[in-house]
Amino acid sequence: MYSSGAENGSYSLTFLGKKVGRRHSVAPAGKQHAWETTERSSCPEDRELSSRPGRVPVTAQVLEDLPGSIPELKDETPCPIIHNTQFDQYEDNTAAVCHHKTLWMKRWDAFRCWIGGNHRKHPGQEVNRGSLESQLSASSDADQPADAERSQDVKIYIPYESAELCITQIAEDMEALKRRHLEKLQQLEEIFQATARENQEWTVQRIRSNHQSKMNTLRRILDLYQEKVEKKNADWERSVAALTAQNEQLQEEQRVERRRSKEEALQWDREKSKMLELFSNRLDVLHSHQASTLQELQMARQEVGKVQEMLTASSQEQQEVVEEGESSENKGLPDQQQTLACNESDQPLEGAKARLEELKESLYQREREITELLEAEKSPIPPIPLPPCRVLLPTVIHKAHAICSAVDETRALLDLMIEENRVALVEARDKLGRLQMTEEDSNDRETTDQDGFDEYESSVSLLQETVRGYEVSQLALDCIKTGESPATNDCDAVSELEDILGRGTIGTTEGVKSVGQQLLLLQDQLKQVKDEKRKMIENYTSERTMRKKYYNMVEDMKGKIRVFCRIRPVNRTEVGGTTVVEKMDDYSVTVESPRGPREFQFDMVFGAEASQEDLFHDTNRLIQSAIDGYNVCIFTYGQTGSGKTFTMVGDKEQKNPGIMPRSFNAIFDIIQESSSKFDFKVSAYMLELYSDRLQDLFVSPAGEAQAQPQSHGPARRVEIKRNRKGVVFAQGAETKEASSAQELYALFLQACANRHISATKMNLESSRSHLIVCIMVESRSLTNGSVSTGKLSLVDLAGSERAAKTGAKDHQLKEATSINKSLSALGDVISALSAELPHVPYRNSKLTQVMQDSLGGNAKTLMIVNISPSECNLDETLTSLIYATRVKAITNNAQRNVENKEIAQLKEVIMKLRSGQTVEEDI
Ligand SMILES: Nc1ncnc2c1ncn2[C@@H]1O[C@H](COP(=O)(O)OP(=O)(O)OP(=O)(O)O)[C@@H](O)[C@H]1O
Repeated sequence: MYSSGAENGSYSLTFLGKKVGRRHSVAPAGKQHAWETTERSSCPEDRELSSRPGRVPVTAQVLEDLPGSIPELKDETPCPIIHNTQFDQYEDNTAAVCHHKTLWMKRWDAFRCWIGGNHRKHPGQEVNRGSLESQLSASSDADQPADAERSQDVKIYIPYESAELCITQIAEDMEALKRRHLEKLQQLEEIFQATARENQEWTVQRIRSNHQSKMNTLRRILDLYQEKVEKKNADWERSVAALTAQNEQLQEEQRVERRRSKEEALQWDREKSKMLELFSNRLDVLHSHQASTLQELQMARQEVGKVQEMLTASSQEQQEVVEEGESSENKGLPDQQQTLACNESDQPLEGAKARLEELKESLYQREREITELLEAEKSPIPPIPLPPCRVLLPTVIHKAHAICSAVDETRALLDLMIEENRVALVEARDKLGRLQMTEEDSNDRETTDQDGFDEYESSVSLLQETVRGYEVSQLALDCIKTGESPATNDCDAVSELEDILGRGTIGTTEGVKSVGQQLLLLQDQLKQVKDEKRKMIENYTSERTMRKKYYNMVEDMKGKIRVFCRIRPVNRTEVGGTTVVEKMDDYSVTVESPRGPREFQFDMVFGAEASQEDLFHDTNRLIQSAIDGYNVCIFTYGQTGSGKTFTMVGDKEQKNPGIMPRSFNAIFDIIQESSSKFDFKVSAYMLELYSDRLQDLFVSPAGEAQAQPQSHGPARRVEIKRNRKGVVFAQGAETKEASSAQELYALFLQACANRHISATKMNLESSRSHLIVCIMVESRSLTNGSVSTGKLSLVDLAGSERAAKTGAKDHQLKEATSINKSLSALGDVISALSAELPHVPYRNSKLTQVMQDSLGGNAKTLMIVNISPSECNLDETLTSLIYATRVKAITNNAQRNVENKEIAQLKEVIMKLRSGQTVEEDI
């Protein structure tokens, strides 16, 4: 503020470091000390006053230089200049003094006003000269407008002592002010420091509480996660325990079943070997009988030779006797001698007859033996036990299903866990990031609260561990999902996680890890179980196939009718509908009926994908039998539109020929192969059973109509007859010979052209009649001359139909009624035969008469039951399958129609001899 200092024997007055005046220490002679302003006033009055001793001009500049922070002056504070100036010494100039006093009073007021008003400025701030002066002038103007023009340049001359006093006073005031300012400053500093301290504490407090609440939230979240993880762990442990228990149970069952299957397989092997032994024994017996029969035949041949010799000898003797008789007649010998000679010649003939009787007896004996043998063949064969796999398979499949569903559930749970863990991991990472960012902000604000920092550190480390825990869980869960073991040390993160796992710091991780390991174990076990199941199924299938093969052999030997089942593909009208038929394997088919699935067993089951070749492949064997001299019948059965004609005949364009055309080829292929040993003759007749009337298909209806009026007789009737051996034949039907497959096929086409076919709702080319194609193959052995006659009957039955479904009306309805009637008669026959009833109603229908030798007769019969896979035909399918199952129970007595050359000739000789005919020598 103000200071004074000695300067070359003079004192200078400075205000706030600015030199404002100087006082000479040694007053000039005759002059009092006076303050001189450093700035000289340009006003002449000023100069005048200042030149006067004891006076110092107090200019606006001086006042202006006063500090702005001068404390407010009280109203009663007297003007120091007036107070300190001894105006008495200016008695000579009273008016001027008064004027000055008044002026000073005004100025003091103005000064006081200025001090209390806008002049309170921050130290160092420049004083607004204009404002001071304007105020000074304003105050003077108010009271004395006359002085207005001089107010700008008012110069006050005060006595030096007064000025000194004034200045001293001012200096003291200033000092006091300075002190007060300093005190205030100190106070302010203290307040500031206290406030800053308080503020800091408050901020720290707030940050701490903020952190605390965040920490609490985090802890709560962590607790929640912990709880969740524990719950999950418990769930996992429970499911793992359940799976382990299930697995153990399964393994136990598997062990038991494996043991049982082994035992049963052994038993089955034993049965099989027994069966094979039985077969081979029977074969041996058959061979030995064959050999002995041949021997017998040889002997018989020799005997016949002897008889012939005897006959020749006797006839020669007779001849001689006759000749002798004639000569003796001529010579006149007596009658007695002639009679004697005749009696003698009769003796060898008697011997020959006796020998013939003997031979006959021995042949009958052989016949009886062979019949007994055949009877023995028919004797019941011990039942074949079901293979063990058959019993096991449903259990295994059930268990496998249970495991698969458990695995699916576990997978879903695992996916859920992975997702939840991933979300939790992301959240924990976010939280950690946010916490770290908050801490960085706090660091920027330079808060140095140790407790808060410690808490922050602990929460960060806790969060980091949680994040790690989640990362490990994620890794473990991923490993579980992919089914791979966790790759250790493949990267730093994994090794770190492995460290954590190893230290066992995170219970959750350990739990997850153990669950993962157990799951991996379970997966392995499941794989093993699946492999074993697959192997068991394979074993079962092969066992079943073998069993079926042997079973079929046995059934064949028994003469059982073979039944194949063929499922046709869905047709255009059925596309999009439900299919209820499923081929389980080569021998069984299941139908989903409203009362649950029903399984049917057949000798062979062909699915929709089976080709005509596949079907014929298994049928081919019967063609060979027909050529060997057996009576063979192949017929198709099923509802309308189920594919009977497709199976028997094939499609219209013959791109997929059926059994009939293939059989024609096969017959001639076999004939070709055996042409060096046999001489064959193939002939055929083809009939249609239409509206219970048998029609010869080689005669066209037009031709028949033409022939009838010319012959004037009744229409040629075809009738079913049976020969002595029970083989059915059509009397009155034209039989045509064929020397090649093409010729036979041409005959077949000719017959088909005469068939009744029309379109129904169910089938565009529905057979309205039953087609019967009979091919007779006569083979004569070139080596021994034996003759066998085989008959191959190929029957394409018309399909059973419901008028409502087929939309049959009028004529078609009559056809349908007739078809259904004949089929129902066939059903009755099948039922009677399968139930082994004493009476079989063959005569109820022409169809059953035609098929008499095929069902319960002496034929080798194959029935193909055709079914539709669709739900809309479910009833018909079930009916067909039930009938087919019944047919399987029917036993035929297949016999070969062969006549041995010698026996036939012997019989002929006997017949001739009996009838008294002469027997030719070349027999
Ligand atoms: N296995 C199959 N593969 C392809 N198409 C088939 C099969 N089975 C039948 N079809 C077709 O189904 C339709 C009806 O067959 P098909 O004429 O053989 O029946 P159907 O049982 O003889 O009938 P209907 O008793 O009325 O004569 C035909 O168009 C036939 O081509």
